[in-house]
Amino acid sequence: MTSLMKGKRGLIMGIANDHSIAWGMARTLHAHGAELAFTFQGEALGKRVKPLAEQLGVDLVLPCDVEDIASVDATFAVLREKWGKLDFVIHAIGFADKNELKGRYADTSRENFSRTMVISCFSFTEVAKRAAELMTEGGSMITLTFGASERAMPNYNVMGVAKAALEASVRYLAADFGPRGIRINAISAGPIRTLAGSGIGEARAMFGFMQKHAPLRRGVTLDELGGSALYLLSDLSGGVTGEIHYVDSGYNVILMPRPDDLKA
Ligand SMILES: NC(=O)c1ccc[n+]([C@@H]2O[C@H](COP(=O)([O-])OP(=O)(O)OC[C@H]3O[C@@H](n4cnc5c(N)ncnc54)[C@H](O)[C@@H]3O)[C@@H](O)[C@H]2O)c1
Ligand SMILES: Cc1c(CN(C)C(=O)CCc2cnc3c(c2)CCC(=O)N3)oc2ccccc12
Repeated sequence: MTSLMKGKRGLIMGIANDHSIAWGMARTLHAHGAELAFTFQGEALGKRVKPLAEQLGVDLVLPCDVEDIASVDATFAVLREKWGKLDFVIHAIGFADKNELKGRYADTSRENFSRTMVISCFSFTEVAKRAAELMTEGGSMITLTFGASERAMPNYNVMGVAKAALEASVRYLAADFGPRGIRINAISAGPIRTLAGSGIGEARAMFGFMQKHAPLRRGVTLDELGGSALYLLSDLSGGVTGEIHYVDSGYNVILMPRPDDLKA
């Protein structure tokens, strides 16, 4: 592996278990020499995340629920005290009430809409603002989005609207922080069987469909998402900011599958 990330310190938010997209990214960044800090949501997940942190020799493992801004502030206070400087952030956090991830988007409740937007979109703005204060020598931040931000997908519903807002916020944050050499991008990942990615009724059938008809005819892997994160968080992407980078086996570039494939 390279020493592409040697001397770089980064915060990774959103590891739940060893299927998490953020975990795939953590593994890759560690392999290329990065020094990492993790946050976890709640003690139950903490029990899963701490052994993973040990696996990579990560000893900064902090509780952070983005609905509680005090825990976000506490996280950055620890990073300021322990590290003083931060080079990158991964925000891999998204949530909506699963009872509204089925049926009509039109039936979304005002309460779940607001809560989904705060957790899945605005929390990245709040994290980026605090992280930028520690990025005294520039830096790079990424968040995770999904193609259903641009095209309606059954059941994804309010999460699609939140991801559309998240992608717009990536462009505004890029404009805000660009003058300070801080880059902000998003990775739009193809469907992957994680805790948040599974357990949704028809999602399993959708995963199968997208993977069967994507140009690469397969799903993406945690290591592929890790590789794209390494590119966006390292100096290799020094000229890239405000971008949505698709890592989805190419699915976003097709309008419909080949009809004869449909019979297959
Ligand atoms: N799995 C997919 O198909 C897929 C595809 C594209 C994008 N994404 C996005 O990738 C990101 C990571 O999801 P994943 O698929 O790795 O699933 P995951 O369940 O492993 O990760 C989701 C994480 O969000 C965290 N989270 C939720 N609410 C939170 C809160 N209030 N405070 C702090 N953390 C909170 C959870 O603790 C969990 O660690 C999410 O933004 C998701 O929308 C997932
Ligand atoms: C793909 C796909 C995903 C994976 N993906 C891209 C995601 O972004 C995960 C979104 C998500 C947000 N909140 C929750 C859950 C998933 C399930 C558990 C829960 O309680 N809340 O989610 C879907 C929801 C409906 C349809 C397809 C999908």
